[in-house]
Amino acid sequence: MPERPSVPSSHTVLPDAVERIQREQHTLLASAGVGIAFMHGQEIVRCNERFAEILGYASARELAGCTGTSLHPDARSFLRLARAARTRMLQGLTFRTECQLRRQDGTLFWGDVSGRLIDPQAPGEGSVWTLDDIDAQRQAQALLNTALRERQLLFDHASVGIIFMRRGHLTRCNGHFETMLGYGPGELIGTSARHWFASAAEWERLEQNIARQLTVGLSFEGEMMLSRKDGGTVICEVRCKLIDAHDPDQGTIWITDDITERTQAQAALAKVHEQLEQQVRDRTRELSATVEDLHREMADRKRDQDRIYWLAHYDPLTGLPNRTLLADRSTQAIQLARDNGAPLAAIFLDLDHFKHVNDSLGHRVGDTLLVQIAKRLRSVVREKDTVSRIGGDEFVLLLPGANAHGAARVADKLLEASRQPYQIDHHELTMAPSMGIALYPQDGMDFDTLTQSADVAMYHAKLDGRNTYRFFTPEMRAQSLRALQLENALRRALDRDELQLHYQPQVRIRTGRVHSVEALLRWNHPKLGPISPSEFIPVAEDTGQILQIGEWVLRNAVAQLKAWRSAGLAELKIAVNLSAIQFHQPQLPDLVSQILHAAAVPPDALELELTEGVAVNDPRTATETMDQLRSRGVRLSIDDFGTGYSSLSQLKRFQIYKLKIDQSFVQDLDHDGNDRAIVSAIIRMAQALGMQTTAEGVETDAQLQFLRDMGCDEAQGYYFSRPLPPGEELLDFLKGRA
Ligand SMILES: Nc1nc2c(ncn2[C@@H]2O[C@@H]3COP(=O)(O)O[C@H]4[C@@H](O)[C@H](n5cnc6c(=O)[nH]c(N)nc65)O[C@@H]4COP(=O)(O)O[C@H]3[C@H]2O)c(=O)[nH]1
Repeated sequence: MPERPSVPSSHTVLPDAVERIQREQHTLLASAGVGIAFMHGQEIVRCNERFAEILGYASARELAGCTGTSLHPDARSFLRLARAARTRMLQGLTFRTECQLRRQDGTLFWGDVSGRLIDPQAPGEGSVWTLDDIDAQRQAQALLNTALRERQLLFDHASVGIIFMRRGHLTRCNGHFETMLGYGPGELIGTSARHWFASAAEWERLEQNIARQLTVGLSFEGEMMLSRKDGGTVICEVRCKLIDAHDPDQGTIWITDDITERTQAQAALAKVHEQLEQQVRDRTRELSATVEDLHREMADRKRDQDRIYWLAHYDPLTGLPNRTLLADRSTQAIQLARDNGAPLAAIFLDLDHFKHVNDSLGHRVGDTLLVQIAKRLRSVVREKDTVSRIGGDEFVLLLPGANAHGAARVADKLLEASRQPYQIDHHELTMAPSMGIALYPQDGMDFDTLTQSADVAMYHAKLDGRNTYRFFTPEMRAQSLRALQLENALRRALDRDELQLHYQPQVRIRTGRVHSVEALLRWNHPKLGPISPSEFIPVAEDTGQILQIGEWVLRNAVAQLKAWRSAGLAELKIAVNLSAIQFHQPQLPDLVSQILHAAAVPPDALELELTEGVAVNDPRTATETMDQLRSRGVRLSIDDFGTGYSSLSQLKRFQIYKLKIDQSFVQDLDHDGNDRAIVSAIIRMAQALGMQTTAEGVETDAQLQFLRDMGCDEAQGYYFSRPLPPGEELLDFLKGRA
């Protein structure tokens, strides 16, 4: 409880009034929210409890008698305050200050101190002081000030523009924002946001957008284009927020960040990036184009190489392997056969009279025929066999694993297949092969020897009548050498005058008279001696020399006939053998006419002897040639009839004048009933068709007798005369039987 104040002794007052004043004073001191002290000089006379409480004393009584100095941090601060207070208080004014004071425990605090003299006229009466503890207030103020200072610093030095807006107008902004838009300090205050927007449309769009965000309590964030005072533009990243979410009237705060450079840098970066990407795309495109070109080039090169390889290894016409590839495959096959002890066969196949097709029907038909033949050959053999074309009409078949038996089977199949005619345009053609078979290792240990052996065997198949096959034998090689020898010798035979014609009379059986002679070629080589036409004519046919030789024969035979006719044998006729190759020469009819005309010999004095096979391959062309010859008056006969292939219809169609019965049927007439039957049948058939018959190789009287009995028209043979050179002996014979 506070002590009752004592009554000043110098005044005289009524006791009741004094008491009431004392009570009021007591109540005032006790209820005052501030500390109150009465001082006399520098000493506290009395104070209220609040005063003691503020200064950290247990009761007001403890402070009575304390000096003012003890309440201050030090004597100097007390004296300073006392001096300042005295001056003011002596003027009758209240001294008021805020100063630091010391509590009883020594701690300092801020106090709000006011002092006033009780009677300025009598300073000795003392003074009244009020004290309030404002320490917390001071600290709060200090914190507030710091915060305000910091905020101002932030505001002033922020690297972003800060704007306060209210009702669409700028109320405050920092220097950064002003600098950003190029305005001076304070210039923007009060301006509308529209003022610093680049376009009205932009502002309206954003204003609505911002308003929408803010009304739902969200902040707005976005980019906008602001307009500078100098007309330039600034791209800003803007964040906008209500200052008080509950009171929109408080306005908004905007934080604006100039991102022009960043945006431009980003745009530049994007552009560079795009350019880079474009370059990469272009480069990629170029690269892929280059890669494509490369691939194309590689493919072209590969195709070219394949083509070159193909051309080097295949026959362009038939697509069959050529000689080079055959050689490769043969070498491999031989190696394999050697390693495995397996058999291996090669067939050399040559088409009989293929040249005639080319000569008479043209190369296009010839080529088409070759293609079809190639296909047929391929269809006959197995997959692993090689069918190659090594020359115009020459094929070699390589048959790995085939022994003699297997090779013969293949050859038989090829012969069988060749019987089926080929249809090319309106031509129906048959093309027979002659084949030679050589076996590894006995007929050749390498490709060259093996194919040569097969070639030699093929040659023999041709000699043996064609359209057949032969196995190679060592003797054949010797004969081939002979053929080669003959071929070379034959080239010079005409020039060296080694050829000569002999003539054999053809005697009418019924009368014994000679109506015609057959010209037979003779070759007497100075070293090789006399060589049979049966041997050298096939060689001449193979090499094509027959054309030159044949023409020589025709000219000489016709010239000789002219000589005989002039010498008195006016009705004599002459028969000349014609090779099939000659017959297929388109110019043959003209050549014959020209020779006859040159010798002034009538055409019907000439008889051309053809073999049966001449019309087999190409009956149409043969018919045309025959028609032409006959229309010029020349007679045609079929030589060696019965050994080849003729059809009755052809004989009729060709209007053959004479059939010459082959001497092989005549030879054994005496003891071979079959031959007799054949010969009589030929004679009867010829008679039926209105053709003459001449029997060849008649050597005996019995043969002649049989032929006479059968009604044969003519006979030719040693029985009457050997073929003789055109000399005295022959002339005498002819004249004797004219
Ligand atoms: N054993 C025997 N033989 C007889 C008898 N009478 C004649 N000969 C022979 O029989 C052959 C008949 O001639 P070819 O059948 O036309 O057969 C001819 C003919 O196809 C061909 N040839 C002959 N000369 C020519 C020619 O100038 N051109 C053509 N393309 N071939 C000819 O050569 C073949 C053979 O002629 P050559 O050796 O002269 O043989 C001749 C002849 O000498 C006989 O009583 N007994």
